[in-house]
Amino acid sequence: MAPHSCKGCLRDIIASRMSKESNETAMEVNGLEENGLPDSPYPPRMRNGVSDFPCFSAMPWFGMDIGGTLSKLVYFEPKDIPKCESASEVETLRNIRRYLTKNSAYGKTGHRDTHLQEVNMKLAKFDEFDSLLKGLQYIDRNSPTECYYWANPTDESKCAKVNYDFSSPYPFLIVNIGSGVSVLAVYSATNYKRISGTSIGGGTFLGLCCLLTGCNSFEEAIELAAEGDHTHVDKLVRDIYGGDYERFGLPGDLVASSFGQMNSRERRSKVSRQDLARATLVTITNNIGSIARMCAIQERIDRVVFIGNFLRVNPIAMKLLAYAMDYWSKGTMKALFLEHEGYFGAVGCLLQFQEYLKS
Ligand SMILES: Nc1ncnc2c1ncn2[C@@H]1O[C@H](COP(=O)(O)OP(=O)(O)OP(=O)(O)O)[C@@H](O)[C@H]1O
Ligand SMILES: CC(C)(CO)[C@@H](O)C(=O)NCCC(=O)O
Repeated sequence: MAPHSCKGCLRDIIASRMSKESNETAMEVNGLEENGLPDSPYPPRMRNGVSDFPCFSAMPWFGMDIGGTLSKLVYFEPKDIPKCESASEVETLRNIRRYLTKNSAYGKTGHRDTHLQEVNMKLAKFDEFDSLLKGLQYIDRNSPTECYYWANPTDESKCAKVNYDFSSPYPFLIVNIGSGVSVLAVYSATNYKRISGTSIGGGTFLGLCCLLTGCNSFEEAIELAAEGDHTHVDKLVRDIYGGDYERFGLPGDLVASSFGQMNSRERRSKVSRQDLARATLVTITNNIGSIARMCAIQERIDRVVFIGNFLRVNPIAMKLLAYAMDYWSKGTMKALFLEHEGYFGAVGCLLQFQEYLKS
């Protein structure tokens, strides 16, 4: 992902702050000790970009979003490294990978950053949702093909991703489907509020799928779901009414009760792992779609942007959300999606740090 090459701009700012640092005395701001670069993520014993720790070379700035399930990282990867610098760049990239693959961000304490502090990396922390929004707006501004919707989501032969011009975005709703789900209403670049959320999110999908099917990864869960049929598991309106419940506009193929067939021993014996995975995906996704729609009605907002890594490699969920938003709003609401669905928090974190350095 390379929306912007920062070679030159960010490094110059960093270099000038670092040289100022040696002339400044430590001071206290907002309870944090500062020495030119407050809460600097550079190791404290590193000066002018050179670390005096024997085992780790200088770390560059990078943005990291340590979530409930996944850690997301963005950093600047210059494409035009001169030969004389290439060895140190390669060492730096190797270092980043080494920190990340330690896979113990929670440590024994439960504090997400303890491990990173143990390796003498200093952290500048920013709010999760401020970062998410800043990253989203930045990527959307810089990548014209970022935002899209699904046309004809229920017809495989006509279904297609269509580019959406999101240059005048406000107001809009963000539905961030991570481990849990947060719903934010965004009124301007800086004015937003968290209006709702649910603990039944991507983590629930993965957890239930592992329990029900014995799968061991998100990719496996999605592959199973792609081959399954949820109508073997769910009870539909037609299973109860024999067809549509016309008076109240409930079509026969609507799910009346998620997993509602699974009280029958006979049906349980016939159901496959694939069916169970698909039903889990449909249950979680429909529930999120329903909450999103109610939030949109309450806030009188008609554009809903769905993001989060639950949507990664997951066209089934995206198409379901697209269809449900359109159908139940009678075409008045639009479900929108973004190409870099899970990375906005990490990008926003890096941007906020850059803003801080400039200020
Ligand atoms: N490789 C993967 N491994 C595990 N989960 C994955 C993977 N790819 C996608 N997912 C899905 O993405 C979800 C996590 O999404 P995301 O990274 O946006 O949230 P998070 O930041 O970890 O959680 P939260 O924001 O709630 O703290 C998982 O619960 C799972 O449904
Ligand atoms: C706790 C967070 C904000 C962490 O990203 C997220 O997982 C979430 O919004 N969970 C749902 C919490 C709730 O509203 O029930």
